[in-house]
Amino acid sequence: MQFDWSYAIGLFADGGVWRAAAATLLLATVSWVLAGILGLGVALVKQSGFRVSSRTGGVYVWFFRGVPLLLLIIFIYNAVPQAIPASRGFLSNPFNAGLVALTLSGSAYMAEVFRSGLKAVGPEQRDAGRALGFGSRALQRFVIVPQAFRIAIPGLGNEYVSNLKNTSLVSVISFVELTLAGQRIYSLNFRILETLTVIGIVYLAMVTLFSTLQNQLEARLDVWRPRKSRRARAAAEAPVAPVAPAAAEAGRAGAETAPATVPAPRPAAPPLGPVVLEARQVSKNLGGREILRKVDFAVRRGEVCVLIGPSGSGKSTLLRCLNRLLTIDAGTVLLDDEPFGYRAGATGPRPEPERRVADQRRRVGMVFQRFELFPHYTVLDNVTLAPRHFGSVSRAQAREYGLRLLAKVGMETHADKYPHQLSGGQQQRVAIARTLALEPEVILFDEPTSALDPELVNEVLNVIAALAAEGMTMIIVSHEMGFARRVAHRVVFMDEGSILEEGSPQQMFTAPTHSRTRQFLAAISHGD
Ligand SMILES: Nc1ncnc2c1ncn2[C@@H]1O[C@H](COP(=O)(O)OP(=O)(O)OP(=O)(O)O)[C@@H](O)[C@H]1O
Repeated sequence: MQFDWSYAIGLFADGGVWRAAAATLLLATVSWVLAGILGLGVALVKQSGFRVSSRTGGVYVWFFRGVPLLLLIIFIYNAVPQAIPASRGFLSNPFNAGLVALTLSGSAYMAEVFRSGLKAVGPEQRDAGRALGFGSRALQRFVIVPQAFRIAIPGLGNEYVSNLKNTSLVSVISFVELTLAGQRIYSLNFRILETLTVIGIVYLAMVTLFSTLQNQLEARLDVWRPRKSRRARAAAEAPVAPVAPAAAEAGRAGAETAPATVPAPRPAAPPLGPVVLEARQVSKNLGGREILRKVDFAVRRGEVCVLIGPSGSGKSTLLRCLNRLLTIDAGTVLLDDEPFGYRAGATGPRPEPERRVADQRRRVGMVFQRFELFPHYTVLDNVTLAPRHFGSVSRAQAREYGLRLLAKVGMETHADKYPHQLSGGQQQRVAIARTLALEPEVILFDEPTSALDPELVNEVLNVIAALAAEGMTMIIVSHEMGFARRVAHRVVFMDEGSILEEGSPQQMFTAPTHSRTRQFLAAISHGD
């Protein structure tokens, strides 16, 4: 049997083939987009943490993945209109019935693709977003979903290609898509080989077109891809408004040459204001253990308080309870004398809804050990994300504001880079600028230098010391005793979930009263 080339080439000019190809493309694309939106919703519902929602999402995925697509198409076209007469007008059209079936079936698969993306975004990123005062919707929109989407793109692309091919099943209800169009042509002339070859080539052309678009999207969203940054150069050349000199100098010193010692900016007799943030009798259990035991702790406006203590003593847990990233089991947390994230209940403190807590949390900034910048945003966007979301500032105003804050930490020339293009010390300085953008009343630092190489530590400590000199209220968990000695107004020693001793750096480092403090300080200095 000879392949009839002239017939095959002529078939490419057949309007019926292209009409069927257009119908196939339309059905595949619209159902894929709808399935993507629905799938994302189902994935978020499944991830929500609420048992009823997660179960409902789970049942949805189980059902629509389990039912064969062919069966679903026939059911929706033939059975549903009988059961629900109101749907007859819509579902009697094979395109509509196919669209519904492909959307439902595809959404179950896409939900799982999205869910793998959502799971890949670590809890630390969620905490960083929550610490900026984002409620759950903003957190999903700005932090989680954009990252999950990037991870999910290859899987979503696969789904599109499957969907395109699955449209052939809709021919069972007489929808004239590409495969059925081919069948109708060769049933008249028996040129099966040539017809199917042409139909196959058209399918491949559609898949190639889609793959090209997918690759372009992936490249566009890939922040790790090396690229020339025109905006970076523009940012470097843009004039930056003057900033508080001490912090700017400290940042710059850190940026260019990390000095061997940290400046001593603390005034001799600090004018401390009223209590800003306070924990009263706070207890917290984790993993069945009591991590915090009736802790009483308060920081005054303008005060720099350094928390020290052995590993596992509960310092980070206390910080996280103070800004309600962790809920407490007993006691109270007060912000400006107001309950922070709780109201009194008969059986103990009752957590406020996340939306209300988010508003309060913006007044308490937090800097994390591992920086937790958002990898899909530039340095400047990391800093301006919260002010742009919460304030009514224009893009230009936010940029100006962000550049000023970056100048404060010596990072304005890196404004248009992505976090992965910076050293650890630089990332931490950006994280500090991001926190400052909230104009918080107090900043919590959770071991801000312990993830850094030793030569990068001072550039971060310089920035924190400069903020201390400006009167910023700070609680700092740190193992940097030299820094604590120079910058802290008060040093607090924690052990086994309790505060054992606190006092001025002079008293704590030269004449600690508690034997456990002496032991700890001796062990630390031996370590040095
Ligand atoms: N989610 C959790 N589940 C169970 N235990 C936890 C959890 N988070 C922390 N812990 C435990 O709580 C204790 C206190 O941890 P925390 O991180 O507050 O200590 P830390 O004083 O900050 O220590 P380090 O200086 O090493 O960071 C540790 O024993 C830790 O293993």
